[in-house]
Amino acid sequence: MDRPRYAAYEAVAAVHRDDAYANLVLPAILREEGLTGRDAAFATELTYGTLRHLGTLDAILTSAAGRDVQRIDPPVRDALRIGAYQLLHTRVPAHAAVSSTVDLVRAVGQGATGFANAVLREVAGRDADEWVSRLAPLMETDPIGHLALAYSHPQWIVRAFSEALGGDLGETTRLLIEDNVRPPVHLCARPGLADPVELADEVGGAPGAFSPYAVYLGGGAPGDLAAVADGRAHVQDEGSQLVADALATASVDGADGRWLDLCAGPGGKSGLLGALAAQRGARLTAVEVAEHRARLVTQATQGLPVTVLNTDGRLVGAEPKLPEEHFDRVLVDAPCTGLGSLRRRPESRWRRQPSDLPALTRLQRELLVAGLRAVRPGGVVAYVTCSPHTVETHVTVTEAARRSGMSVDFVDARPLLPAGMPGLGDGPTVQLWPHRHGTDAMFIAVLRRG
Ligand SMILES: C[S@@+](CC[C@H](N)C(=O)[O-])C[C@H]1O[C@@H](n2cnc3c(N)ncnc32)[C@H](O)[C@@H]1O
Repeated sequence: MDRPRYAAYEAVAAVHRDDAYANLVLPAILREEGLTGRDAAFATELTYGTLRHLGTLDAILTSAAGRDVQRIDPPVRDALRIGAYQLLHTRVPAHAAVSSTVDLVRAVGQGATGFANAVLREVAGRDADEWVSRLAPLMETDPIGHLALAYSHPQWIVRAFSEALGGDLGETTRLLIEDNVRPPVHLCARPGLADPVELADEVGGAPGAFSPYAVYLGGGAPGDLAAVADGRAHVQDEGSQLVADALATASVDGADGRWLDLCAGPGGKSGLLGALAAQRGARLTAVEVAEHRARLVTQATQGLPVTVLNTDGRLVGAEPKLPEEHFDRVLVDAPCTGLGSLRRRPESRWRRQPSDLPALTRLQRELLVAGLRAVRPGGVVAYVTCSPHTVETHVTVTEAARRSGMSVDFVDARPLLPAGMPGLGDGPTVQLWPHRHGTDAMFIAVLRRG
């Protein structure tokens, strides 16, 4: 059997059967199957592409099969999804996509080859645009439904994006398109430890457009890079670099030696803040509630002036190492739906549910209130999410500030980002976007305690 296609099948099946994460399970499968180079790239493209386009592929397969895709035997269903993806979104010739999928179905699903052949021939009868015009609601009467089907996102996520973009459906469309493209890997050249221009030369990449530390990697596995292995650089989306840097750039009067990261795992922003703290004679306390993630923070901050605490960030005031009114700068990079980094996690758009929001936003509020308690008067707190959902951004910030009972002022975050950066909105908060900035959709609000 065709090994790249089998590897993609194994990965997609593991995501659906075991709730696996594609980015974790696929590398192991590629190793097991001994796939490298072009074969590994093809298996990766099939896995990620199939998972991203799942909603649209399922609608098409339901129509082509004449029965709900959910009622098809799961192994056959996953094989058909990979076959339909090849037919509609790759240059694989139709006969090869059909015959290789039928082979796959023969191996994984008993006796369904005739069915698979017939369904895929039906799918191959139209291209992707023709299927969308046939199956999607009209843009004029149901824009959210249309965009959800055309660009393979759940409707509630399209609605949330559209709301965060002020109802601009053109921009919403550009964002949805961007979510379906594999993003480049960004490195952070740690300040004081690596120069981004030299690092770009070393790794065959290019310096980033906005972050003073960013390098865009051309290709290859970042884990194999010497600069990452020896702690001069780490993998980090450019938007994450920008928001951590914004916290370090905000002005504070007086003492500036005590920095706090209240939600630190796995340690990307702690790595950058720790390197900046080292340059400025400050020390970072990095808090993480999950033990294994706290260990990752320790690894990510080796050699930097960082103390890792494996505890609950809401214990400010109760935990002796987290006194109230003690810190000069505080980062609250709260757990969130992650809707701003869907392009990096192909399956997550289908896993997340609107019902996740109440528990998350409550935790976000509690952590932000804890962050406000931890900062000294005159110090700054940056509230950050990798979600643009307004319930996790504006609503959380406004509610937390109100419920904290403290005097809190918004600091305009725009001047804390690199000069000349376009599309930062009206302030004082900033929302970054994949389609505007090439970053994850990071949100930042900077608050100063009065
Ligand atoms: C968005 S992630 C942080 C990402 C991190 N700042 C980085 O740049 O690598 C949120 C983290 O908060 C942690 N977390 C969740 N609840 C927490 C709590 N009550 N106290 C401290 N950390 C918490 C999660 O385990 C998760 O690692």
